[in-house]
Amino acid sequence: MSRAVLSLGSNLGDRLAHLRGAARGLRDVLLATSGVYETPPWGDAEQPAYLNAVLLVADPAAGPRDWLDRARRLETAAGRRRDPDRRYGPRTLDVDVIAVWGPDGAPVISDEGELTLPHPRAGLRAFVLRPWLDVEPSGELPGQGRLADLLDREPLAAQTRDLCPRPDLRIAPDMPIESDR
Ligand SMILES: Nc1ncnc2c1ncn2[C@@H]1O[C@H](COP(=O)(O)OP(=O)(O)OP(=O)(O)O)[C@@H](O)[C@H]1O
Ligand SMILES: Nc1nc2c(c(=O)[nH]1)N=C(CO)CN2
Repeated sequence: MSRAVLSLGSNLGDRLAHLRGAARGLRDVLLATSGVYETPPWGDAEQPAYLNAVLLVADPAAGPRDWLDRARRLETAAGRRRDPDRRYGPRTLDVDVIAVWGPDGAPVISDEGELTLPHPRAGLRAFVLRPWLDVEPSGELPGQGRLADLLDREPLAAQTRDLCPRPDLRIAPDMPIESDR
């Protein structure tokens, strides 16, 4: 059994359709979806605003690498093209593997370049941690602490102040968002 937190981001084309396409591609393993957040670009200011969301997924048969393979296939299906000159540049769909837990419930830790776990920049990104808090209010970023505590501290607190889910946008209209319950 492996459980994972995946982060979705899109700032090109039909942004909501790209996020929904990813959730649809994961519907067999989907446990929960966050709200949809519109967020200012991080790391490269000269690009349009993103829509971001987080998915909680689980699959008894999946190892960590399977989540990365699924993420890449979803990006390709959304027409993702990589610009080697713009590391944090615009994209139709980004699917990052933020954290993975093994069958014993322990977080997977890996410093391999191909799949670093937890994702090395997750702790710097309110656009990841804030939607994650929707689906796991007492969640923890392995090695760094509780999501709520990380978001309360600067510099994330400043990024988080203006973040709230867009009430008019939902990834899966038929799925409840945890924070609605
Ligand atoms: N946890 C991870 N999730 C997704 N990709 C990862 C992870 N760890 C390492 N990678 C590797 O990072 C490479 C670049 O991924 P990608 O193009 O999605 O980066 P990016 O989205 O531009 O930047 P960032 O990873 O900071 O969001 C991929 O080829 C992938 O193998
Ligand atoms: N707000 C926001 N900014 C980003 C995002 C993202 O998903 N949301 N993804 C990036 C690629 O790593 C770079 N910058």
